[in-house]
Amino acid sequence: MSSALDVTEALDIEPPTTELARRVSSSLGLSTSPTGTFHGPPWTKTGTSLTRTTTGGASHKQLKPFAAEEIKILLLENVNTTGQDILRSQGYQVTALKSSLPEDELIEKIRDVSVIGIRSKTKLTARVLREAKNLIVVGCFCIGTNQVDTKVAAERGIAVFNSPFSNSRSVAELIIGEIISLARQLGDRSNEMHKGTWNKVSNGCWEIRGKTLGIIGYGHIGSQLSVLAEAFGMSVIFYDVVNLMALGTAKQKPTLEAMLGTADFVTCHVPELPETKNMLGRKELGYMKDGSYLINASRGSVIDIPALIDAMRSGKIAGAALDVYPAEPAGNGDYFTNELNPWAEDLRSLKNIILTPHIGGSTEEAQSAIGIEVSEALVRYVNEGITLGAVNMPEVNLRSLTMDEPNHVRVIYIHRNIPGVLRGVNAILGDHNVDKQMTDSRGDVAYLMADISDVNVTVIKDIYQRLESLGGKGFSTTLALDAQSANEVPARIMTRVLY
Ligand SMILES: NC(=O)C1=CN([C@@H]2O[C@H](COP(=O)(O)OP(=O)(O)OC[C@H]3O[C@@H](n4cnc5c(N)ncnc54)[C@H](O)[C@@H]3O)[C@@H](O)[C@H]2O)C=CC1
Ligand SMILES: O=C(O)CCC(=O)C(=O)O
Repeated sequence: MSSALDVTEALDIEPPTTELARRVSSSLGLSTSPTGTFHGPPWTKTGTSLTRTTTGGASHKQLKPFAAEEIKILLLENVNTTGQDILRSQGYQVTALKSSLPEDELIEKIRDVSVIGIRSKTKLTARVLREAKNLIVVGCFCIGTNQVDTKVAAERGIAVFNSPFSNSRSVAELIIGEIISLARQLGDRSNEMHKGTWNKVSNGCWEIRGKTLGIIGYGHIGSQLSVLAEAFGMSVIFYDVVNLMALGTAKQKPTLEAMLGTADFVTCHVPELPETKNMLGRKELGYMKDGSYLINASRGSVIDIPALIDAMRSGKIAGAALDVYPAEPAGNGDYFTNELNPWAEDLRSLKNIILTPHIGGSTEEAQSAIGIEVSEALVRYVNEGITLGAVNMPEVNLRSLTMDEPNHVRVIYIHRNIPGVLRGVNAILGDHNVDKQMTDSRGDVAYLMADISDVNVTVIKDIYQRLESLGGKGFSTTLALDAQSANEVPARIMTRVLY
């Protein structure tokens, strides 16, 4: 791992002029499309540091810009040790807790940290984010990012990363297991045996071969499930707001209503959005076939649960499996009662209902992969400002600064996407040798990254102060994350706008 000391040494040496002729902009050719799917970076883990591999296979020792131990990270909800190890190996101060935190406690803890890692339960609301004065980045160690106010985060210059598909297969496999379990009433039979009762029945128990599976939301999970279900001899139909290529012999239905009326099993795989709130309510449950089954492993807000309870009591719905709920306990050992959701006891009393504690993505494989993917994204962002894969920022990337180019500085300037800002920034940077620069915007937020050569400590301080002074023009800059390393030798300047 290169250290602040490496940087100090590097910057203290006045290199010969020839060394100042740096290699310039050579884009890595990675996707910078805000909508592009991020398929993983060309990184290798060597010892304790992440090293970018060049196309020729050689690697450059990366210039690590600051005293890493000053970066405080809070990980909640039992983030996998793969992720914790990567962050610790960078020298960051990592605190890892097993559960999520209530809002007031979260606010106390978040004030102090530069990075927070969460899963699906921790709510990073606008109120929490406004108190997070030092926070620069959020890592969601899961797929969903609905628990974070990503817009407010972007407005505050806080990047948000997730793992878009590392647990998709685990969810799809769980759903297959649930389809068979519901069709055979496995949960009830097993509970009876646990209580000592032998109850050998075939009435209302079915094979899944030849039955129709209706998938709402044909994204990463829905399409993976489609392939698995066909392998079991099921027919697959799906409903999605986007026109999508159907895999195998699956067929897209034009409306939710048309899909619900045809399916024997209906399963939800949509994100939590205003449009998906209660998208299966009394009316929609009424469209479903008599004696059909309903599964939800997406978000608890998607199904109107009191309506489902009534539909199951009436026999309209023959069985259900729920993995997610409008309110979920903060940690293991907490109770799932009416205090949390007013209908919890009614739900628990139903026959042929499988209730699981949000474990769709909870496999060793998924959690390990997520730990690595999100932690590496956090390291890239903290160390180099790279936003590839961010869900709320433009995706910006320049090749790493290396030890071959020690007297460089990387400037990162996050600002409101309004006319005139770049003119101000470039007037400052224009006095220097800008080796490479990239800017992009996403909605209201714009992101500039520039590598400047031939700098020394005085020049760096001057650039930083001048950038800070732009705040007077309506976009106040804050947070010189790396401007003061232990030796007052910054190698990266980071400023960001506060709305
Ligand atoms: N239970 C668990 O542990 C897990 C739950 N999830 C949840 O599952 C959700 C889906 O995950 P992915 O398949 O990876 O997401 P995805 O983004 O790949 O796919 C979602 C699909 O839903 C579609 N969609 C959006 N709004 C819709 C609407 N109103 N009607 C119909 N279709 C709509 C989209 O067009 C997209 O094709 C996640 O957002 C997350 O909330 C994800 C992983 C684990
Ligand atoms: O495993 C978790 O904590 C959350 C899984 C999930 O719901 C997601 O990935 O969106």
